[in-house]
Amino acid sequence: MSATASISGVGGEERNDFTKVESQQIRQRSLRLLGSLLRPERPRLLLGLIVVVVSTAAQVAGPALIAYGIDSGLPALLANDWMPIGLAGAAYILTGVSGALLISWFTVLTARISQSILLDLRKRVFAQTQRLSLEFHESYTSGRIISRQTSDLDAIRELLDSGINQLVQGLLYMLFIGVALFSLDWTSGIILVCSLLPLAILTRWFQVRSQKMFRLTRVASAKLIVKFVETMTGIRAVKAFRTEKSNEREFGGLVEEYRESNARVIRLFGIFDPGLVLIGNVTVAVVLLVGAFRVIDGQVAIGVLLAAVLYTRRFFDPMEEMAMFYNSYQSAAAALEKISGVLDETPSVADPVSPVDLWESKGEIDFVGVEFSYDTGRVVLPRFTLHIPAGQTIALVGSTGAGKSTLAKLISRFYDPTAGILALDGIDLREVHPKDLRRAIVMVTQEAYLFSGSVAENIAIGKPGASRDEIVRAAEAVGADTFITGLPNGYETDVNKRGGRVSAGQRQLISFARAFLADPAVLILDEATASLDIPSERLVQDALQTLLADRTAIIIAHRLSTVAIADRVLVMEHGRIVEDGTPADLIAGTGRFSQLHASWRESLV
Ligand SMILES: Nc1ncnc2c1ncn2[C@@H]1O[C@H](COP(=O)(O)OP(=O)(O)OP(=O)(O)O)[C@@H](O)[C@H]1O
Repeated sequence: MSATASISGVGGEERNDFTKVESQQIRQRSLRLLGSLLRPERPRLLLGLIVVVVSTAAQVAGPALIAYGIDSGLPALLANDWMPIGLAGAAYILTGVSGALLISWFTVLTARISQSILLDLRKRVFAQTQRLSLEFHESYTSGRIISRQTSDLDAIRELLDSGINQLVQGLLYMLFIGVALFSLDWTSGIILVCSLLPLAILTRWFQVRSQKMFRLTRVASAKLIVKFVETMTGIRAVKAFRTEKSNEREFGGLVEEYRESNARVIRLFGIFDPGLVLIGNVTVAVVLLVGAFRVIDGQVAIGVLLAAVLYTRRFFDPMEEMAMFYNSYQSAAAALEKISGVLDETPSVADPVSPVDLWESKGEIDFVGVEFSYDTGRVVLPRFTLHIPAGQTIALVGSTGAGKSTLAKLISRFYDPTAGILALDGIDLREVHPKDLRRAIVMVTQEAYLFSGSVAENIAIGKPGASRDEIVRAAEAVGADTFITGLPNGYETDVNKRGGRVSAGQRQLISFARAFLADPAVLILDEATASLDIPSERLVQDALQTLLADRTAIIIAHRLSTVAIADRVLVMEHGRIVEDGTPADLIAGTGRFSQLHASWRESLV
C-alpha cells in the first residue's frame, strides 16, 4: 500500500507513526479544509482585524494619557490652565469608551464568523457521513461519528470562539504596550525585555508539559464517549446479559482516568499561574525601583514612571490566555485532522458520471459474471451468473453466513460487485441515475426501522409528498390500517412516544406500507427471524402477498409460508447458488432444500 493510500480519508486515524511526508500531507489536508471554511469569511475577517487593531490601540492609550495628565496637566492646572488636564481627561474617557465599544463589536463580529464557519462544517460533516457508503459505516463506529460531530466540533468552536481572538488581541496588546513603553521610557522598556527570558522559559515548560497532559485528557474523554455510546447502543444486550455492574466498573475506571488527567492539568496551572504573577510582580518592582531613583535624579517624570509601571503590569495580563491558545490550537488541529479525514473519504459506491435515466423499470435483474468480496478481500460470492425475469418472486434460503444478505445488498447497490456486471433492465446498476435506482429498487430490512415522528410520516418516507389518502390506501393494502386507527392518535401517533410503541409485527406492517407506497419495480425483503405470534404471522403473510403482486421480489426467507408463495427458490451455500427451482420441484428432489423443508415441517408439528 502506498504512503498516500494509508493516510487517505480516515485511514490515518488509528495510526500515530507517520513519516514526515505523511504528517505534512495530513497537515495540508487540514489547511485546505480550513482555507475553504475561511474563504467566504474574508471580508468580515478583514473588518474584524481593523476593529481589533483600533480597539487595542485605544485601550493601550490610557496610561500614556495619565502620564500626560500628571506631567503636563497638573503643572498647567497649578498655573490656572485647565486645558491640558481637561484634554487628558476627555481623551481618556473617549479612548476608554471607544475601546469598549469596539471590543464589543469585535466580540460580536468574531462570534458571528465562528458560528457561520461551524454551521458550514457541521452541515458538511453531516452531509458527508450520510453520503458515504454502507461499507464505510460498517467499519467506522457510531461512537467515532458522534465524536466528529460533538467533541471535535467543540474543540474547533473553542479555538474559533476564544482561542484565536485571545491570541490576536493578546499579541496586539503586548506589541502596542511594548511600543508605548519604549517611546515613553527606554530604560523601563529594556527591563521589560529582560523579563521576557524567564517568561519564555516558564511558558515553554508549560507548553511542553501541558501538551502531553491535554492529549491524555482528550484521549480519556474520547474513551468515555465511546464506552457510553457502545453501552447505550447495545442496551438490550446489556440488560439481557446483566452486564450493568461490570460496565459501571469499567466506566468508573475511565471516569477516574479522566479525573486524574484533568487533575494533572490543574496541578500544572498551579505552578504556571503563580509563576506568571511572580515574574510580573518582580518586573513591576524593578521598573518602580529603578524608576524611583531616576525620578529623584530628575531623569524621568513621575507621570511617565506611573505609566511605565501600569504598562509593565498590563503586559502580563494576556499571558495566561495566550499560553492556553497553544492547547486549544492542538486540540482543534487534532479535531480538524480527523474531520478532514472523514470529509476526504469518497463513497465506495460512486454516483455515475453520466447517469442513464430509467423512467419505468420493468424489474428484470441480471448478474453477469459477478464476483464479490468485502474490503477484507475474502471472496464471499464466487463468480456467478443469474437471470431474474421481471415480476418473479424469489425466495433466498440457506444457512447463516451463506451470502443471502450480501446478494440482496448488491441488488440494492449498497455495494458494487468486485467483478462482473449487475444490471437492471439491461442497464449496469452503476450507470442508472441514483434517483431512478432508489425509485426502482427498495429494500425492507429486518429491523424495519421507524424514525421519530408520526406513523403517517413514517409511511410517507416511501413517497415524499404523498397525500394522506395515498398513505391510508397503502396502509389498508397491507392490512396495517386496523391497528393504526386503534392507536391513541391514529395516523398521527408518535411511534417513539409512550402509547405509540408498536410491536415487531406492527413495525413490519408499517414498513410494508412504506414499501407499498414507494411502489418499486424490485422489492428486496429481509424477513425478520423473530417469530411472530400466529395472528401476526398471518397478518404479515397476507400483507406480503399484496406487497409482492406485480413486481420482482427477492425475499431472504426464514418462514416456510413465505417460501410457499415464491415462484422460485434459490438455495445458497458458501456464497454459491447450489439449488435453483420452483418450491414444488425442490421439495420433490433430494437436495439441500428438501432436507431444509422437511426439518421446517417437523418444527411446525
Ligand atoms: N461488512 C462485512 N465485511 C466483511 N465481511 C462480511 C460483511 N458482511 C458479511 N460478511 C461476511 O460475508 C459472508 C456472508 O454474509 P451474509 O450476511 O451475506 O450471510 P447471510 O446468508 O445473509 O447470513 P444470515 O442468514 O446469518 O444473515 C459471511 O461470511 C460474513 O462473515
